[in-house]
Amino acid sequence: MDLFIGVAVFAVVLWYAFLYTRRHEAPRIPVLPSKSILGHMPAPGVTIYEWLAKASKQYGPVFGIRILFVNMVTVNTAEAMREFFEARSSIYSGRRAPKMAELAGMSEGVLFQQDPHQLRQGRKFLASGLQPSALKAYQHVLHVHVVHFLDRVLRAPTKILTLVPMLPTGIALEIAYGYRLKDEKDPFVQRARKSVNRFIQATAMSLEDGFIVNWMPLLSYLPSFLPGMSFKTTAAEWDVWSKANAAEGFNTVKQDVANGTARPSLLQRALEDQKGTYDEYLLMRTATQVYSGGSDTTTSALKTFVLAMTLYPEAQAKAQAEIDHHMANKGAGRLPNYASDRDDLPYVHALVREVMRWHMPAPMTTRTATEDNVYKGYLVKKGTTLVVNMWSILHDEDVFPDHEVFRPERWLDGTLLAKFDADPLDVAFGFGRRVCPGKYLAIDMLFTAIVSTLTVFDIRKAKDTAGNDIVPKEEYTNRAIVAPLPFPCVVTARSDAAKQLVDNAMSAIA
Ligand code: HEM
Repeated sequence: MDLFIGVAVFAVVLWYAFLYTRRHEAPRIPVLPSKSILGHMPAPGVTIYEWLAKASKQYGPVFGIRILFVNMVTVNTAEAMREFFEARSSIYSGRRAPKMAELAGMSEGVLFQQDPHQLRQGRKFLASGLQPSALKAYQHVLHVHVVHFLDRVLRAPTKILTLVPMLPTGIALEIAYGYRLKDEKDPFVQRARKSVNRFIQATAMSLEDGFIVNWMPLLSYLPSFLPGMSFKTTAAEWDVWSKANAAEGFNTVKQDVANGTARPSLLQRALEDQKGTYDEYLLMRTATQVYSGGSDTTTSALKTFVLAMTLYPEAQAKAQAEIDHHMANKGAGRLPNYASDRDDLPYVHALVREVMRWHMPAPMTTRTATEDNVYKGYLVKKGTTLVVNMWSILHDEDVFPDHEVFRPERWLDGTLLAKFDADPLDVAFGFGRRVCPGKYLAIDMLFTAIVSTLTVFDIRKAKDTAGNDIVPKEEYTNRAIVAPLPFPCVVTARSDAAKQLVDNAMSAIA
């Protein structure tokens, strides 16, 4: 009896302590009301980042939403992002894997790393090879892959969109592993593509093509034999496969280092020049994120470039006139690139910046709060998920009244950049401690691929059977990494001299 009274008194004290704490806690960031069980899950065909951008005009830069049973805080302006992710980076630099990605073993490496020490190590490993000064060592790798890309397009111009992914995947594999791909059927490339596709599926958050367990994580505790639990078998199979895939690439480089035959790469440097600095398992998993992080994002931006050139021929003509003038003076007989020509090609630079603004590859990212924090009088509890909507910055109608139009000129005189203080070439890569580690590689790769493509090819609208232009629709996939859906266009070499330029470059690298 005494025990019963003791337990009851203890429970009452605990309950009052809880109520007292709650009463004295700051209020939470208000969640927009919703009567639907799905909460603010966007309807099929509606993108959440566009919806949030519109809602932020009414509810302010920071507000809460609910999707099924999960509440999240959304952040929609550059100012608020700086305040959360730069000024308070020690609190808001966590990132949790969607449940399916966690079950499939994809939370290892850097992207969804929970352990601060491992995260620091992984980011240090990537930065050691991907910061601007280190990238100089890979200029030749970029050149070789871009020349191969141009050559492939020359041979099969109608396939330009399907040829694009090989370019960033090939560069990523060579930089991470020192592996030079052979052709489209190369088994290493096939495995890298499979790995990226699975990653995209596992992290998809839309009801159309995502896994429901990402929104209802408790499902993962139910037994596998119940109906609807097939995701568990899939996750287990993907987990085994992705470990084996990561190990195969890693062990090959390790063996090559031991034999003294390893080609220069991030892994070779870590295992040879910086031997003993990093945990080997972390290296193994992080190396795969060079291609899972770099392939589809850069592919998306390059496809957006092709779409923009198809829809906006006047922008293409201006860029080509600038390139022709510059190369006639300074670079006859060679292809332009980022390191040597960027400063002399302001219009092309503005065009690359506008590609990243018009349809950024990753319109949103997520973070989690790693401790309780009060933001503008509101309590953000430890573990809260924050949705970082970079799209709303680069499509803010107050800054870009014609935000849907592709117009490189807006960046030319620097006034907008100075006034706006949110460069697409920064914003599109995130904020603070978790900013994209491949940002400088991606910008170099994009500039070099775009300027070379414009040097060699014209991209035009296709014609229908009656000879009329087919105007492609600006339709995009609706996933964490967006990309244009296939569209018609015609690609032709600009001249025999342009073809010769590619042939000469191919002979020089053979
Ligand atoms: C146009 C190309 C690219 C875009 C638009 C892009 C965009 C992003 C964004 C928005 C993030 C999240 C940042 C944040 O949370 O603040 C990110 C993270 C990441 N990116 Fe990129 N990225 C690109 C290319 C690359 C490349 C080439 C690599 C290769 C190394 C890469 C590797 C990664 C990795 C490993 C992360 C996770 C970092 C972390 O969680 O700490 N990305 N990227």
